[in-house]
Amino acid sequence: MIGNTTGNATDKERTIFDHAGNTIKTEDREIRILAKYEEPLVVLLGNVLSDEECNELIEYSRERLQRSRIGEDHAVNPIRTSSGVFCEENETVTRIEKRFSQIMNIPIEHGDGLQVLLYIPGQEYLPHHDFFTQTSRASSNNRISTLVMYLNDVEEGGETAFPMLNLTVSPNKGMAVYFEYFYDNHELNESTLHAGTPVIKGEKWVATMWMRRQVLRSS
Ligand SMILES: O=C(O)CCC(=O)C(=O)O
Ligand SMILES: [Fe+2]
Repeated sequence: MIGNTTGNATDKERTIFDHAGNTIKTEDREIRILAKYEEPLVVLLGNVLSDEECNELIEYSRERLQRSRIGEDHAVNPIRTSSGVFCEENETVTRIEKRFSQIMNIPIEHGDGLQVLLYIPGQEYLPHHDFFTQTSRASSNNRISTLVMYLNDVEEGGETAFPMLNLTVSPNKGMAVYFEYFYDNHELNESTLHAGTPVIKGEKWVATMWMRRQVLRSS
C-alpha cells in the first residue's frame, strides 16, 4: 500500500499517477496534462487519442452495443441507462490499452479491459464510486483508478460530474479525465463520487479503463 506511515492526517498520501511536468510521453504519443485537482487526484488530459482512433472505437462499438450492466451480478439497473461493450483485442485496442496503462502507471494486466459506452439524450450514469463495496466479492481485488476517455464532442449535457468536489468535466473529443481512489484515507476515496450527467442533445461516447490492485488477466 502506498500510504503515509507517520499517521499525520495532514501528510499527503503518495499517488499512483506520478508524472512530473506538463506532458506524459508514452511510447507512441505525447499526452498533455491540462488541469489537476490534488486531493483526491483528478487529472484532465488532452491529446490522449487521435480523431481516427476515436472514430474507430465508435465504429467498432456501435454494432456491438448492449444495455449496460453493473455490479457483480451484471444486472440491468436504472442507475446506468447507457449501452456498452467490452472491446476485444485488436491492433487499435491493444495500442490504446498500452497507452492508457502508461498514463495510469499500472500494468495492463491489472485492467478490467476497455469498455465503450454510448449515452443518447436522456441517458445518464447516476453518482457512484468505481470501487466495489467491502462486502462484495470483487472487492478482494478492488479497483484503484479510472480513465474516462471522450470519443466525441457532445452538443449539450453529458458532463462527468464530481458532486463532492464541485467539479464538472465537459466531454471533448480526444480528451480524458483520470482519477484514483486507493487511499488509506477513506474520505478521499469517498469523495471520488462521480456521475455521467444526462445527455441533452447529441450522442455521448466514452471509453473507460478501470485498474485493479492486483493482476486480473494475462496479457
Ligand atoms: O460517462 C461518464 O462521464 C462517466 C463514466 C463512468 O463513471 C464510468 O464508466 O465508470
Ligand atoms: Fe464511474
